[in-house]
Amino acid sequence: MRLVGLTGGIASGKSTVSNLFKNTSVPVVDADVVARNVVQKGTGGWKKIVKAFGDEILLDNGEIDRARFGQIVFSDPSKRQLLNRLLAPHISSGIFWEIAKLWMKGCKVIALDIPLLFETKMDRWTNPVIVVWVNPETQIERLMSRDGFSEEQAQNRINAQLALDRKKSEADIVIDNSGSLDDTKQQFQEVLRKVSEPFTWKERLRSRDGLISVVMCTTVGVLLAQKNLL
Ligand SMILES: CC(C)(COP(=O)(O)OP(=O)(O)OC[C@H]1O[C@@H](n2cnc3c(N)ncnc32)[C@H](O)[C@@H]1O)[C@@H](O)C(=O)NCCC(=O)NCCS
Ligand SMILES: Nc1ncnc2c1ncn2[C@@H]1O[C@H](COP(=O)(O)OP(=O)(O)OP(=O)(O)O)[C@@H](O)[C@H]1O
Repeated sequence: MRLVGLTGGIASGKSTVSNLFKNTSVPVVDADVVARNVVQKGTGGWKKIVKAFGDEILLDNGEIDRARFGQIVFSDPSKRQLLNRLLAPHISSGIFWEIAKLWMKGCKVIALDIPLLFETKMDRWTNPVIVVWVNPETQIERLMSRDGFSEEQAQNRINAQLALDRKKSEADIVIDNSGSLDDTKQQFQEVLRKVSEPFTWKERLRSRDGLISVVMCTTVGVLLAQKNLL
């Protein structure tokens, strides 16, 4: 099994690239979706957050008021770090289960769309790592226009992550998404080529079929050895 890391900065275009995988055989695990699921009303993550931040961050129906809560945590680094600490185990086990389900189905290449891939050091489990990069002016423009943020709100969210240029320097593949969607689609072809390269032995062993083969070969080997010994 090959785990492909897909990351970048906020509004750099991870979901846009992730959507391009939909026309291929590579499924995508989206950490933002996992992060939303683990804070749904009544879950363990939700209880921890309400205990730490109080019920003033809740809507009338008991769900988290994401806009209000986002405003709080992205304008105060200590609160954001507290949130990260509380949710990290829930998000990583959620991602693990999504991978496990795909592994059991026999998927051999899985893309992990994780905004904080480097910050959480999950990049050590992924190869190659794709960084969706965008120039700073375009990033802030797209973020403000998509989410209706002021420049200050957008900058706070950008500052909450490792600098995008630093992520770019750690990448195996960089997609520059500062241009048109067609430009990005063209660069995506290189991603498809790279993720379809032949598997290493380690990757073969990590796949469901590889593991089944190892178990079967070992069983046959043990049975033959026993037969010879009798
Ligand atoms: C604070 C919350 C409620 C705000 O919700 P909102 O709907 O406004 O944003 P959403 O979840 O869609 O995230 C949008 C983007 O913000 C960035 N982001 C989200 N959480 C964080 C964080 N803790 N630190 C830095 N950037 C973050 C990511 O690039 C993400 O793609 C939400 O972002 C949250 O629960 N964050 C903590 C979970 C987390 O770490 N998610 C990232 C998954 S690796
Ligand atoms: N090449 C492009 N040309 C024009 N607009 C784009 C392009 N790529 C992305 N966008 C727009 O920029 C915004 C951010 O893109 P997208 O949602 O894919 O980013 P993201 O990295 O997934 O964001 P987040 O970190 O919040 O999850 C969206 O409104 C999207 O439609």
